[in-house]
Amino acid sequence: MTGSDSSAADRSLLSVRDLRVVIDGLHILHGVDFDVAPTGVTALLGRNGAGKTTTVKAVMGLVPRTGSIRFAGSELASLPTHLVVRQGIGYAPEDRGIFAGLTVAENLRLAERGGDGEPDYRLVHELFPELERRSGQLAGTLSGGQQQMVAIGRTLLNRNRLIIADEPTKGLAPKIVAEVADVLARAAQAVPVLLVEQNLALVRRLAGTCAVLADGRTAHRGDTAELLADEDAARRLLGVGGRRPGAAAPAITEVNL
Ligand SMILES: Nc1ncnc2c1ncn2[C@@H]1O[C@H](COP(=O)(O)OP(=O)(O)OP(=O)(O)O)[C@@H](O)[C@H]1O
Repeated sequence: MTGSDSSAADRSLLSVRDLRVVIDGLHILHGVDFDVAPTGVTALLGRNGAGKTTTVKAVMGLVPRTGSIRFAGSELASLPTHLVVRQGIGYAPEDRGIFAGLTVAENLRLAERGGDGEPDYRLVHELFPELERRSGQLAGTLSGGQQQMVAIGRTLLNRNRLIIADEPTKGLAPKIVAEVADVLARAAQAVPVLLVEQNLALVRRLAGTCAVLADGRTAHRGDTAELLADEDAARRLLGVGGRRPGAAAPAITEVNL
C-alpha cells in the first residue's frame, strides 16, 4: 500500500485492497482496490463485464475471494456471508430479490435479522412513506421504482452501517430511474451507500467519489465530478462522450434526471 493509499484507507468505511476472485479456474478479479467514504454515495463504475457485480459479491462473501476487505476496523475477507451481514452491511442485489407473491410488509418482515436489536421500521417508513401506504400490496404488482424502495428499505431495516446497491436502475424507464435516484438520495442521508451503476447522470447527481474497474482491476479512483468532466478519461474508462464511427454503442447511458 502506498502512503496515499493507506491514508485513504484510514479515512474510509470500507477499504478493499488486492481483491482477487477465481471461479472454476477463471481469474475474474485480478487486484481490485477501492475505498468507500463514511458518508454519502461512492460509485463503482465500469463497462459491462468489468467485474463490478463480482466485486460486491466478493465483499459479501458470495464468491470465494482473497485480498483485504476492511470494514469499520474489521477484516471481512475470511468471513462467510452471514457474518459479513452481521457486521452491518446491507446488500440490494441486481435482481432485487423481491418475493413477488408476498406483500410489501411480508417482504420487509422476511428481512428482519433478529438478534441485532429491533428492526427500524420508523426509518424505513420515514424515508419511504409509500411502503407504509402499500404495505398490503403484493410486491410483484409494484412499479420498478417501488420495488427498489422495498429492496433498499430492507437494507435499512437492520440498522446497517453500509448499503451496497447493485445496478438499482437496470432496465427501468427514465421516469422510474429518477424515482430510484430519489430513493437512493434519501437512503444515503441515513447510511453510506456503495452504488454499482451504469447511469452516469445518476452517478453525477449522487456520488462524490468513485472507483472504475476495467478487466477485473481498478483502473481509476477519485472524485466523480472530475472524472466525468474529463472527456478523454470518461471515454477511455467508461466508453462515453463521443463515439468513433462504427464503434459499439457505449454500455453506459446518460439519462436526464
Ligand atoms: N460464475 C462465473 N463463472 C464464469 N464467469 C463469470 C462468473 N461470474 C462472472 N463471470 C465473468 O466475469 C466477468 C465480470 O462479471 P461481472 O458480472 O462482475 O461484471 P459487471 O461489471 O458487473 O458487468 P455488468 O455491468 O454487465 O453487470 C464477466 O466476463 C463475466 O462473464
